[in-house]
Amino acid sequence: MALTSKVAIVTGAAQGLGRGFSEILLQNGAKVALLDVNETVGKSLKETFDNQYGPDKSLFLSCNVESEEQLKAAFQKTIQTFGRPHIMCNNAGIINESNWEKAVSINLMGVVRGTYLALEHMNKLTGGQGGVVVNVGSLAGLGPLPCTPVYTATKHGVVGFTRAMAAASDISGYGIRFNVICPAFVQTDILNALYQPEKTGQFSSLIENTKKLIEMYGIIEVPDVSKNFLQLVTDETKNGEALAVLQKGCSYVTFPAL
Ligand SMILES: NC(=O)C1=CN([C@@H]2O[C@H](COP(=O)(O)OP(=O)(O)OC[C@H]3O[C@@H](n4cnc5c(N)ncnc54)[C@H](O)[C@@H]3O)[C@@H](O)[C@H]2O)C=CC1
Ligand SMILES: CCC(=O)/C=C/C=C\C[C@@H](O)/C=C/C=C/C=C\[C@@H](O)CCCC(=O)O
Repeated sequence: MALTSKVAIVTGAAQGLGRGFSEILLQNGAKVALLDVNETVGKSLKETFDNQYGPDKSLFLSCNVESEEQLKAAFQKTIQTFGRPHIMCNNAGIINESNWEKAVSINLMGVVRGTYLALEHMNKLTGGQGGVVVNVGSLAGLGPLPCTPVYTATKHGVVGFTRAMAAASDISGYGIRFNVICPAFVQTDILNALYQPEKTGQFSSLIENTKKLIEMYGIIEVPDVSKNFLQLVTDETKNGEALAVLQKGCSYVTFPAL
């Protein structure tokens, strides 16, 4: 799939992985709606992107993925400005084992909200032009991160949800591919939460185990994840794939055939 003039929507785009995903889409010629709750950082990123890629290539939209209304409005504004989307990346995510309902609402329900809106606007059966949805899981969507059981659960949920959507799309003919990217530890702000007792809550005592895991897997940089994200977007043969991204390289995950 060539990205020139394709329209993309990225949630949690203001910084970290979302910023990296947005930038690689822009570098490959797509137009990108940058959605985030952090207006200050989001607006400043839009200025940076304006200077690098031109003012008509991106759009910052203040949007909390916990709000169906705000997500709907963001889709409408994107369509008014750039046209119907071809690419949706549900990336916004947090770690909060104390306020775990919020983590579920953002990490899992936010992905479901964003995916269903993408389906509404991209489904070839209802006048859309098809395309691809890439959801952001984690290695914690494939195995446990003991200091964050709810974060782990949400990411397992994202992996299962994405694979089921891919199968539904195949069976029904939506013309949309659904893939999930599962990075190990990446150098972004979310890692700070692992060291903050108010974020890890009753599991803060597991800090030494977390440090061992980080030492074992290492910490990868955003561009290493972005280039693999781009593969899931552009490779038309990939649907229902979970791509694990580790320091030693990336691999498509094989699930047991039961
Ligand atoms: N950094 C890492 O080690 C890994 C991160 N991930 C996942 O990558 C995704 C992005 O996280 P990072 O860039 O690492 O963290 P980050 O904390 O740097 O970025 C998260 C972004 O999401 C935004 N956000 C938070 N809540 C939101 C909401 N309700 N609505 C809209 N935007 C919201 C934040 O403002 C921020 O811009 C998350 O889903 C995370 O779980 C997955 C595996 C590893
Ligand atoms: C923000 C923190 C975050 O999301 C990062 C999590 C990183 C690691 C969590 C770790 O505890 C989970 C490990 C799970 C492993 C599960 C299966 C692996 O065997 C898949 C490896 C795939 C491969 O080697 O290609």
